[in-house]
Amino acid sequence: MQRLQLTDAEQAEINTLVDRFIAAGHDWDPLTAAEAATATAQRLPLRLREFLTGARTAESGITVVSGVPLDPRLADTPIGWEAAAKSAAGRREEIALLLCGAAMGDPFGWESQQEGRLVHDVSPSRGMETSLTSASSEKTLSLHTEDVFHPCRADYVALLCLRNPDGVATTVAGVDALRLSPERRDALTEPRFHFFPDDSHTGPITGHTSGDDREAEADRVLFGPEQAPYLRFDVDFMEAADPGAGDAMRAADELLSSSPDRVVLNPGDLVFIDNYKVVHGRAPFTPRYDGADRWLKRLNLLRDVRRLYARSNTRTRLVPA
Ligand SMILES: O=C(O)CCC(=O)C(=O)O
Ligand SMILES: [Fe+2]
Repeated sequence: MQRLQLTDAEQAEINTLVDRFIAAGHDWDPLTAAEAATATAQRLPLRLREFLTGARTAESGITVVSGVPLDPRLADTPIGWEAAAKSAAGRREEIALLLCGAAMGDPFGWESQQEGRLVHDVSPSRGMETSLTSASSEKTLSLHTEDVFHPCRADYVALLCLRNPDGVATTVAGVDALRLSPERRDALTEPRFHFFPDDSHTGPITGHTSGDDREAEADRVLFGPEQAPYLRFDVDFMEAADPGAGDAMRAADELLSSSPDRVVLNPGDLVFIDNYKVVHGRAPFTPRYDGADRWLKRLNLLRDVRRLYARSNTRTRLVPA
């Protein structure tokens, strides 16, 4: 893990950029907001930019920046993302995340997720306590690649912690946990798996008529450089195409989930999870629904947004539904 603690002076610089971004009145259209953020991100503290560029080049699996400034008058934690969207709670922190995120990658979102918002809210939601989405609480959120089903899935999932009163851990496990027999490893490197949209996606999604669509093309779990492979995995939203692949998938699941690392995010911590190198999840907790609940802002980043432009045949920052 790589970590950087921002100094008071650096926090002040970021606050000034956030103030200016707000004063400039950028509208919240995802394309213009993302492009404006990338321009402004060039003025972030040099030490932060160097740190993020270094983490990106080294392909650091987990990268944490601590001390991202939060509004001392932060709103109560909204109960679920819809409430957050309605009230614009944590808007200042959204901008801080957008600016720092834009120094690491190109921000983008999904038409099918949180109504096409560029920055998402992650907070416990009533009725979702045991769901397989980030709005859950009482049930362990199993280790997953974010948006495992899609070729435009994020290179980085960035999470900025606004509150975490009970120190609930984000769990992470890397491809190095997969100490498998050659047969099982081979199975994971062959296109013998189907991946599906998770329950946070609503409505029809490109190439998928529903979350239960079993027609998706078979693909690999492990891919890329042989010595440092990439990984895509989400046991809840994938299926093996044959018994041998099923055996390898279960073995991989056991190894990944047996002893994941625990990253406890404190307010002002911003973690960049390399979505090609590590899977992430969350320990269970008891929701409060009293305004003091755990609350994260989430941003998806591509290393190059042209992957999305080329696939959707349009300059958009939202993966089309
Ligand atoms: O709540 C967390 O720590 C992680 C949730 C998650 O998987 C996500 O927001 O993508
Ligand atoms: Fe996630």
